Amino acid sequence: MTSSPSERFDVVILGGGPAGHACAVEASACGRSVAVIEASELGGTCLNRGCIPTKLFLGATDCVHELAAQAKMRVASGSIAIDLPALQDRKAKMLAGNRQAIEKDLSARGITLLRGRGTVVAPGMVDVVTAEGTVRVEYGDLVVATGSRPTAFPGMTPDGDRVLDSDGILDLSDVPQSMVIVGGGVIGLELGRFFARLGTSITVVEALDRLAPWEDPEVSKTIAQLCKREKWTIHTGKRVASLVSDGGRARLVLESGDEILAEVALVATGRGPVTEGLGLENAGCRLDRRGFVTVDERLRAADHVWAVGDVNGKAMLAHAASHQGAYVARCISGCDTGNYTPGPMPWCIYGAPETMRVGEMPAELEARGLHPRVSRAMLAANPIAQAHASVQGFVKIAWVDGRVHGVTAVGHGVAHLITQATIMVRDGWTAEDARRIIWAHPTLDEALRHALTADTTDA
Ligand SMILES: Cc1cc2nc3c(=O)[nH]c(=O)nc-3n(C[C@H](O)[C@H](O)[C@H](O)COP(=O)(O)OP(=O)(O)OC[C@H]3O[C@@H](n4cnc5c(N)ncnc54)[C@H](O)[C@@H]3O)c2cc1C
Ligand SMILES: NC(=O)c1ccc[n+]([C@@H]2O[C@H](COP(=O)([O-])OP(=O)(O)OC[C@H]3O[C@@H](n4cnc5c(N)ncnc54)[C@H](O)[C@@H]3O)[C@@H](O)[C@H]2O)c1
Repeated sequence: MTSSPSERFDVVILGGGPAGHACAVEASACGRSVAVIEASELGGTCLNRGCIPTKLFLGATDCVHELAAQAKMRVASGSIAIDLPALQDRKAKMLAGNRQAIEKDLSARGITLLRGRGTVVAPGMVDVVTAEGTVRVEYGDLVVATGSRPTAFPGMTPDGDRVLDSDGILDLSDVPQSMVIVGGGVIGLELGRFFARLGTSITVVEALDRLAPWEDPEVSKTIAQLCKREKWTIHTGKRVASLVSDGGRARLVLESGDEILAEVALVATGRGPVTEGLGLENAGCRLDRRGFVTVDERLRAADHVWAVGDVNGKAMLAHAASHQGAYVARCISGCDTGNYTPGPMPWCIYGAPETMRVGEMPAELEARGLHPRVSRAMLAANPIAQAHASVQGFVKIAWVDGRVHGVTAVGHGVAHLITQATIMVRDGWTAEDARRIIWAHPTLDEALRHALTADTTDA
């Protein structure tokens, strides 16, 4: 039962994360009336439980890693104490400030914010359950931007006690002595690095045969070498039979029967879409077998319904979400009539070592029947990597017919190279292109130049 007459907007957006926010800003700039419905907190996963708190945690503890690296060179000694409760306070204040900034931005642009859970009740109509009652809104176009949440396999469901997902781990105020992480993917690695810097002993169980299994195999190998150097215990190719809280500890049993006990467990085995109970079937949308909203080449889910960001499962990254949100706003406004062609997608893993990747690496190029060649530059020869006493790692380029098709790197600070690499892949640079520009010296960027101008070999 709605408590007030319905209001109509050209564009109604379900979800105020990066996808919804970017869509709202662009649609309003194109002159549309826009409402954003947010059930929880503005900024979505990215601001509240994802990109921003994890990078705050890593940034605040970089000094621990840097000191350890310099201590190995015998030029520094001592220790750094990280105050986790103080860091949690800083996180809370920083996130609140960012949420406020988003709210002010929406208001300054004349975008209506409805706080509550939205459900599609019929084509063109959404009910929003707010603290004051249910409000009905009508839409010209609906944009579904409800994002994702952690997923877990049966037998290892986070219970909020000793077995946690990334949401729970990010709120810890006590440093655990030990942590077992299920999933050696991006969340497992980034959060493992943070807690390792606080002194937590880390064990990772990864089902596939290497850490970060979607990365170039040489990158995975370097990640594993560096984690082992930091005393991580790594089990790859191992499957978990059960993981439960038991007597104040997390008890993990592998299918082999081996048992791992830790103070806390982090389940980081991937994320799934938030689509349940949205009434999307009432708008004519279809879901795939994993629950992601099916979209066409223009990110349309049904007539006058679009799905952007994590919820369509195309690329579960904040920059992909906001890029899709802005594109759909332009489609709705008639400013973009082409298919969605995002170009090469940049990927990074943060902490130490960082990784970056854009375009296609040899395995993908070979799978397409192409004959890639590769070139490399080792960070050991780079003066910035040397200065930071972090020389492990490399930049690797995949070439087809003399043009750059993919770039990856692992090592100190390499995520900073991602935008240059994205432009190189998008524009299909040749080695000559690299010679034509002046590269500042000394920079990490020079590792990219050395890789671009190095001799190529078979992949
Ligand atoms: C630990 C972690 C670290 C990450 N680090 C990075 C990173 O470094 N770089 C990167 O690119 N990506 C990172 N990501 C991924 C990134 O957070 C997501 O890709 C991004 O947030 C997706 O944006 P979105 O707008 O699609 O969805 P979300 O950010 O999930 O936002 C969806 C919003 O919809 C709201 N909502 C859901 N249902 C309803 C409803 N019925 N009514 C109203 N509102 C609703 C939710 O409350 C939420 O606010 C990270 C994720 C995690 C978990
Ligand atoms: N830096 C970033 O851009 C960033 C950071 C964090 C999260 N994210 C986004 O969040 C998404 C989710 O991150 P994630 O780390 O949860 O997923 P992921 O897909 O990155 O990694 C999950 C890992 O868990 C492994 N796994 C799956 N089931 C398992 C099982 N039963 N036992 C052991 N291992 C198992 C997988 O093989 C994989 O290596 C990412 O795909 C990414 O899109 C991005």
